[in-house]
Amino acid sequence: MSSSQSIVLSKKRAIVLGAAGYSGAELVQLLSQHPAIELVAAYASAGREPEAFCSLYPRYTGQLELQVLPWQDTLLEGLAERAELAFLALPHEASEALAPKLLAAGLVVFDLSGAFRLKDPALYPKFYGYDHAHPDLLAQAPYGLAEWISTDQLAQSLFAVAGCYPTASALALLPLVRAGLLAEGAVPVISAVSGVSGAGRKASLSTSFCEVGLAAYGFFGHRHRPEIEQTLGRSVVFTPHLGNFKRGILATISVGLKSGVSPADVSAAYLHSYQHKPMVRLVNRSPNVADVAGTAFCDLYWQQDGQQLVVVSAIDNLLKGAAAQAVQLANLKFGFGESTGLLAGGYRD
Ligand SMILES: NC(=O)C1=CN([C@@H]2O[C@H](COP(=O)(O)OP(=O)(O)OC[C@H]3O[C@@H](n4cnc5c(N)ncnc54)[C@H](OP(=O)(O)O)[C@@H]3O)[C@@H](O)[C@H]2O)C=CC1
Ligand SMILES: CC(=O)N[C@@H](CCC(=O)OP(=O)(O)O)C(=O)O
Repeated sequence: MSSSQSIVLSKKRAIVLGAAGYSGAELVQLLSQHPAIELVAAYASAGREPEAFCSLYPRYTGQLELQVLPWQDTLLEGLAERAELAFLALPHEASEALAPKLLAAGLVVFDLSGAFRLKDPALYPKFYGYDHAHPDLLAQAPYGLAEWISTDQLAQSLFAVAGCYPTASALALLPLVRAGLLAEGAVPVISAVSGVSGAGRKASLSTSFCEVGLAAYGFFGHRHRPEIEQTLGRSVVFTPHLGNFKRGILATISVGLKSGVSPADVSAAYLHSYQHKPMVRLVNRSPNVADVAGTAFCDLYWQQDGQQLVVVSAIDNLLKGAAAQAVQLANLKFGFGESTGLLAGGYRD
């Protein structure tokens, strides 16, 4: 048997829920080209008629023949015979309700929403506006920041894929935190700008073409603040901004370093963390969202002046901040190469 035949025979079968939305569509595109995962079905909400994926996203016409079907819970019956993995690109509460059913049906679940990211259930009413219905599952759902997930965590079956702004922020700050380089009591200040696809495909006045310029929002109370703080184990000031571009996040972060921490210490921390991580690029000029849009990379760059450090992090919110990170986690869980299915492609505006 040739090696290509053995890959085909061991393919994992996957479904995508939320396939009509922006991050779900990215999952469909990535999984349809993945050499070790087979996309067997894609679903949107129950109210929809079946519709060709390329009718929802015409850029895929002639490339991706697939129907997006309405999801119904009756599909859970016998689902494990048709698929092993479920990727959820749904609103938080829809994921919270559906993930336990998919787990009970025997599937491994990668949830792109925030439904299982925070480990303290008391944070859900404050930051998500509802009480968590399955607090017992929070501890069983590893936080899915792919570069930092442990082998033990990969044995679990429900993955809370990290949020978009938190991915950009935590990839920039965790090397410094883990190396003990931050000044005691230092509060990283994170200013991040997102493209409009971060708000999803549904129509709203605040994200319509004539309304979007560049503005901050979510001061102190955005749900990504506790998510970033949980990952870092320290307080942050996080201010998101909405910019008038389609996709990408640029996070500019300033933080104080411990007395005596040198530029060589900072470089060593980043190299130690990422020199063997294919999806993080330590770049030698200030990152540009144009260079990561349509890719699964996070670009990181920093400059130090005395004990003050500024780190800049750029990702595509729909890829490294959502769909590609979910696929990266699946690659890690099933022992495929970490970047499998993530390096092809190019800019998709
Ligand atoms: N956009 C981004 O940059 C990022 C998004 N995320 C998260 O991913 C998730 C999806 O976001 P995004 O792609 O932006 O959202 P969209 O609004 O673009 O898409 C949401 C999708 O969910 C489907 N859906 C809604 N309710 C249900 C339901 N009850 N049952 C089944 N399907 C349902 C919708 O179907 P229909 O079209 O038929 O209504 C649609 O396909 C969210 O939790 C978001 O927080 C995470 C990181 C980044
Ligand atoms: C521009 C914009 O509106 N961005 C969204 C965050 C993107 C997202 O969907 O958040 P998760 O990563 O938590 O899933 C927001 O601020 O709510």
